[in-house]
Amino acid sequence: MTSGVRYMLCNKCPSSLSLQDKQYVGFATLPNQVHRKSVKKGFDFTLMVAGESGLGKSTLVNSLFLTDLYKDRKLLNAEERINQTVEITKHTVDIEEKGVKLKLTIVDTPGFGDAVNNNECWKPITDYIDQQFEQYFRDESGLNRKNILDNRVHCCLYFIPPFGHGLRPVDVEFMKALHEKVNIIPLVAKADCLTPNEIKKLKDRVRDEIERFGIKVYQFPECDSDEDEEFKQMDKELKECTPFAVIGSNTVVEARGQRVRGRLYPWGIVEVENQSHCDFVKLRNMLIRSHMHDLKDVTCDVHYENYRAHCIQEMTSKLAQDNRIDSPIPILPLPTPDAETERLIKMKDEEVRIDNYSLIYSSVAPSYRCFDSESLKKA
Ligand SMILES: Nc1nc2c(ncn2[C@@H]2O[C@H](COP(=O)(O)OP(=O)(O)OP(=O)(O)O)[C@@H](O)[C@H]2O)c(=O)[nH]1
Repeated sequence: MTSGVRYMLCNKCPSSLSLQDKQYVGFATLPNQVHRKSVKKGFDFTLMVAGESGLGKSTLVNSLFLTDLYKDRKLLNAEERINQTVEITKHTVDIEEKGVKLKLTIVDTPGFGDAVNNNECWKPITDYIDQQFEQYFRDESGLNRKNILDNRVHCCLYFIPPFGHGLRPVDVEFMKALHEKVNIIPLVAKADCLTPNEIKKLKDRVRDEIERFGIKVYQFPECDSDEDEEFKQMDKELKECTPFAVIGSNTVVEARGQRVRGRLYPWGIVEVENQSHCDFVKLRNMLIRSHMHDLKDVTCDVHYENYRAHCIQEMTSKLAQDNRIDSPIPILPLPTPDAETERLIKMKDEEVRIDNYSLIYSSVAPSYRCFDSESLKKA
């Protein structure tokens, strides 16, 4: 069998294979196969931006992805804003770079923090994140688990105003309400309004307050010990630089004989991509080049898993309260599967154990059944 595979791979007669060829089974090509498959499938990423109006959210997103995602945006006047509640809007673009396709979804939260009374203004945002988890949970429990549309929010860029002395109560409350549900990356907005010294002070203060209030912002994963020195240095700088101080601009200006994205002031030019002016490049590299996959992994393995466990636990305790243990609870009315699907899904039936209860998903029924330990033995 192995020599047959070798023969096919090398397109040579087995007897004419060199020693090196003979020791080559072929699983070294597995990464290439995964690479080809994922490039063909394309990638998706959902980014949420939050922070009060006018902090430069849309400008920064356009600068990050070099696209105009907010063409149809309607700016409200003060009177309209008084009555505005927090809305959730979605913009999706398909971008392609060197044959790699990315479906980028930006979730904006206009109206957040703009009202006279901002009590619980983060509620529509937390509800939105939960709804995406709920939809995913349902799709995952359905028959067609292969082509699930993943709308879960992978990252939230939270804009902190540059004008205050650290976090405001609304910033603390917002981050605390969301930190168990999404990867929060705090940003100091419009950093060109501050001197380098002021930026440093504000960053120190924000970092202290994040720790003091027990806010869990996105943690960069630890660097592997076998990584090269350059990578380790980059990783260290990234960790020290949070919250990122950013500047956005939709215009291209001329600076030092070059056309650059920047902001032209009577006293000089602020360059968005100049690392001595702001942390824009670090943020973009982190978000797109180095940590996009980790942000998706943390969303799936931590935030979604928490949601899923919480849901199952709630269902179990509700059943225990209602004394309905041992009775089937259909959560998803699904069509009767055909013979082949039935055979496949039978192999995948899952059991989840919580305390003394076992929750068994029967995809054939299809329903969840909940048993206490005793009835499970009988079942
Ligand atoms: N000084 C400075 N101004 C900026 C920066 N980014 C954006 N602006 C300006 O700030 C104003 C508001 O920017 P937007 O990007 O529309 O702000 P927003 O947060 O998307 O506003 P809403 O859509 O109302 O939530 C515009 O006049 C921008 O040109 C920045 O980094 N520095």
